[in-house]
Amino acid sequence: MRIVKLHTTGSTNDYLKALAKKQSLEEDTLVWALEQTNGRGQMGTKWSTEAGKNLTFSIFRKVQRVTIEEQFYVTMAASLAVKVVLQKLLIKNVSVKWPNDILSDKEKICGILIESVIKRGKLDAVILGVGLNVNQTDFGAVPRATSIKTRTGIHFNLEEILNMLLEQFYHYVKLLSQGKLDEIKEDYEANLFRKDKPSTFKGANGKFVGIIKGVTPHGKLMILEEDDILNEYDLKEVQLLF
Ligand SMILES: O=C(O)CCCC[C@@H]1SC[C@@H]2NC(=O)N[C@@H]21
Repeated sequence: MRIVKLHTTGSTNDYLKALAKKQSLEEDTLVWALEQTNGRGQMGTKWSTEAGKNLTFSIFRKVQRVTIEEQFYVTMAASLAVKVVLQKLLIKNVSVKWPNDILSDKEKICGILIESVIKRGKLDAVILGVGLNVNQTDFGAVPRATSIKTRTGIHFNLEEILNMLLEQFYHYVKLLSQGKLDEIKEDYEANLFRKDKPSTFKGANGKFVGIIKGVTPHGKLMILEEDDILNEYDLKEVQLLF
């Protein structure tokens, strides 16, 4: 893997996108920045963290078996890799809040932003952006945020955590390339935040109560609602309320 370490950039996802346009990236390429000035989250949100304290990096990876519709498997693989690392660090009650937030108890410790690189109508590569809160302990007005240091009291070397993440990521990516998609989905579903528990959601027509039953291969959330109807929602259509 080629690793590019930067002091500052706008967004590591954007940096990789621009790099992939300029040159053909055949090898996995990771861009890690100590500071992002324009970090992005899902659905157009901002991702800002204290410079030098947390991990903010993106991986460009060519995909072979995964189609555009199945891109969600890469997200699931990455979420599971983060979850395993956090558990190895003895962080309790780690779960994955659909689609790609990693929580410790009810607080967010990591966010993932996956973007696709399409060539001739096919998914050619993915850019997987990871923002993992490592040593930051003050999140100001950001609600429900936490970090590894907040949870463990220990200051960690960022590179050490990055290496642990990469090891796990490659474990899950190997499962993907072996076509073990069901295994990944089952593992992801087993770790879903509030699975099988009555929860409140915000949908297009207001609040409703339902029970998360799992996800579809395309990444929709399956919610069991009144009258035993199982509905599928994408990220634009539903929000899980705490
Ligand atoms: O929770 C989210 O909405 C996703 C956050 C993803 C943040 C990471 S930090 C590295 C990469 N570069 C970005 O601009 N975003 C992702």
